Amino acid sequence: MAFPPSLVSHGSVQELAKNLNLTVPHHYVQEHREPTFVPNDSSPMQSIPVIDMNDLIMGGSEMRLQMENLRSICHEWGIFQLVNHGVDKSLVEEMKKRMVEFFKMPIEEKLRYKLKGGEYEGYGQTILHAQDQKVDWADRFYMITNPLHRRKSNLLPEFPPLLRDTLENYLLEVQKLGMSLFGLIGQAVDINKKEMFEIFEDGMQSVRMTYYPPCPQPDLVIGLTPHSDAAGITILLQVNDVNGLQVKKDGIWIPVNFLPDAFIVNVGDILEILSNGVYNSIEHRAIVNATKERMSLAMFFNPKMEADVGPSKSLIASTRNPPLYKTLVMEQYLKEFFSRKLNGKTFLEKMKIKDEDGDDT
Ligand SMILES: O=C(O)CCC(=O)C(=O)O
Ligand SMILES: [Fe+2]
Repeated sequence: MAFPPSLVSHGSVQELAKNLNLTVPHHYVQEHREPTFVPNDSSPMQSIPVIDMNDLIMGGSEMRLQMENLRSICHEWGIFQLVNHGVDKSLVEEMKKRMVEFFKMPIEEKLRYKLKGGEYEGYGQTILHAQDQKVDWADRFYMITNPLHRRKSNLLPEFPPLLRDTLENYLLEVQKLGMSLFGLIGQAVDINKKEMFEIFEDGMQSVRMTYYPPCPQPDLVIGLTPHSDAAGITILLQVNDVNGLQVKKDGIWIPVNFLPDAFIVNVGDILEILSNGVYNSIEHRAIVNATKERMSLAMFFNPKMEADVGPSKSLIASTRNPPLYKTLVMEQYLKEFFSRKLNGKTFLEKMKIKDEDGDDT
């Protein structure tokens, strides 16, 4: 896939952060970081909703209630913690262990997978679109994992064998979970199951492994710039027990306290578009810790490259529900997404259909 050239980044933050007397270099310093919500007696801390997968799949008379709950959570929050998700605990633990080992490898080993200018798959930092762009306090590894022929031969196939095999197993298991969730999340908003499967079955999937080193001045930097995911859904695993994810709810940044053994599921832009705006792709960011490193593994589920990204045909069939978003082929959608700097929900705004006065319809 041809992408506009991007500038090569500054190097590894993990290596930089090994210097204990470090003053944070200016290109990491965020001048306008929005504050995290501080609870008080009149406004206590909210926490993101929890969904139990067993409740969702049990069917029966409770099903309608569960669907209503799922719909309102995806609408109000666009994010939830998923417990009893069915992915084998020992596989998840193994995955965490192998990922920790990956980031502990010497830098020379990791640089075998280095992200090159003009590409967006591989190991590196924030992709730069301008010389003066601020850089996140994190090293990342992003790659497409599905369809299989889109895998880059120098990435996953060249991983240390234990990491490669574990990741392959993990992807297969989480893929099953992802497809069940698509069926349910679609059903909850009346998109028929067949349509969901046609779009997402064997769709484009990718992963991002992120390493957030400790930072001596954590409030000056950001681990991950505010954004919504350009995905259908994301299934996120926190690899070590250090929190840092925050979500923007009603204009306020609130921290997420991961429950043990839970996945975080978030609604991405493509599901917001597909649901014609009923679901909300949640804006989120990650902050970093003064003394502890943090790691996360995100798996993104997208439509097939040749599928349309647009409001669901079963939803807009009714004249009472005109499309609020444009339709683009997935391949083009991704190209446009990656050619831009990550910046909140600005890309989704571009997909909105405006009326003639330029206002949102
Ligand atoms: O590290 C996290 O908790 C969030 C990761 C994330 O949002 C992403 O990779 O898109
Ligand atoms: Fe994200």
